[in-house]
Amino acid sequence: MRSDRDNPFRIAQEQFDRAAALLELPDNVREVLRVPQRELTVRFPVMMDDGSTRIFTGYRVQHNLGRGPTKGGIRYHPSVDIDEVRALAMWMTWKCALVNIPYGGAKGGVVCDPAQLSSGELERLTRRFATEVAIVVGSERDIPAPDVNTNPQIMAWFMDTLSMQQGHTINAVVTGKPIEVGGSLGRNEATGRGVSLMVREWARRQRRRLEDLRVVVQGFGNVGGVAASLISALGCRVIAVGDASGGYLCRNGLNIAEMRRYAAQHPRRLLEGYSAPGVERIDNRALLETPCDVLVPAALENQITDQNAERIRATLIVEGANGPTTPQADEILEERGIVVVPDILANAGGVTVSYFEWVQGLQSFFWNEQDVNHRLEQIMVSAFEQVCDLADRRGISLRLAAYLLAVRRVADANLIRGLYP
Ligand SMILES: NC(=O)C1=CN([C@@H]2O[C@H](COP(=O)(O)OP(=O)(O)OC[C@H]3O[C@@H](n4cnc5c(N)ncnc54)[C@H](OP(=O)(O)O)[C@@H]3O)[C@@H](O)[C@H]2O)C=CC1
Ligand SMILES: O=C(O)CCC(=O)C(=O)O
Repeated sequence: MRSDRDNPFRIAQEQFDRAAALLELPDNVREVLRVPQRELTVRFPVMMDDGSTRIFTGYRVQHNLGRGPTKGGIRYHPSVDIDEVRALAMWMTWKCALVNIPYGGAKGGVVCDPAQLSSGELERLTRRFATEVAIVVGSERDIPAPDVNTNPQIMAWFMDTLSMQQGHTINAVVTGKPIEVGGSLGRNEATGRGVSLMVREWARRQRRRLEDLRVVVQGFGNVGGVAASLISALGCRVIAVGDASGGYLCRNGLNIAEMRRYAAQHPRRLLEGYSAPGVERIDNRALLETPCDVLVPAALENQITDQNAERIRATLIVEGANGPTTPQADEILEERGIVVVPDILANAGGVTVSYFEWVQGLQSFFWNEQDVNHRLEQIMVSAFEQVCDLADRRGISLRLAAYLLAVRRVADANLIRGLYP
């Protein structure tokens, strides 16, 4: 059971309340935006390999539909609960508004541990969950995508299930699909690419040489693994990375390409067992507290809290994960002069290329990877500039500046549509 302090939904509401107060939003607007518009909880049976049946619980939450169809990933994890999904859906609303793509925010999740499921069980679970949420999902209504422990194969099963029910292929119903079934080039790398662009742009503004930056990355999955690799390709020294198996530190710089190959060849893509000359094993706590220039939390929520914020020794934090920093930690980091590029900006590359995938699917006209990456870069750099300029002008944190821009856009869209009669 989560306490109120680490409840992601309470945290998301607290972050919203701060922005709403500064924007002087009317009470009725605040009341609408601080809670999700729609929530669906589903309980569904799945046939296990041994012939038994297990009942799983899943959620799909649509936070706000004001700016368009809703968009957001699906998470498979034992700790998924309704408040986590509500928070993730709310963050999606602000994220889409900040990078100005025409979506509201949504998120989904199933309470399960995919590591304990066979591929057949995972497929049956996905197909049944897709059927249960089909009443709210659709290419013009709500478009899912991958999140923690879900991947292109799971998106393909999801799309195939909804297509079977309609009797024809509807590939724009979900993004993050394999290229063979309407996926976009560049989507798999997009979130990590966006994170790496934040590091590059911050260094440019601060007149720091990329070669001088030591970087630590927590999480080595779709976001953390790709971010570590692209940050390393920028010329930075990635000195520590970690996943659920713990951390791996080498002050001279890790060989990220080799570590990615190792993880890909091991069950569940774990780094467990990786060793190389000069590489030390550390725990997750030590990983986050490793002295560095840039820290990229890219795993789960609530990693930087009032319990460890005093001990973080980074100059810049780039939030690859959603919600890795609590509001109490934010205050401590701000007092200590540590800059945080907030999740709704830093990890917006994924949903941005999901938007490109959706557009390509609807038009049945596919772009080359260079076009995808170029458009992604334009959007991410422009959003970063807008947030930094506002933060500088008002003397506020990047998170608050990002919220002011995003919440204003969402409130305006809802007001213009006349949603508050
Ligand atoms: N995928 C996407 O496009 C986007 C994802 N995000 C956010 O990024 C974060 C990561 O997502 P994603 O990379 O897709 O998920 P993945 O499932 O691909 O990877 C998650 C990573 O986090 C690690 N991890 C899990 N628990 C811990 C822990 N307690 N300590 C250290 N590492 C841990 C996992 O390790 P192990 O493999 O060992 O379990 C894995 O390396 C989430 O917050 C997600 O919401 C945000 C925007 C888009
Ligand atoms: O690609 C998407 O549509 C959503 C990605 C996501 O879940 C996120 O940005 O947190």
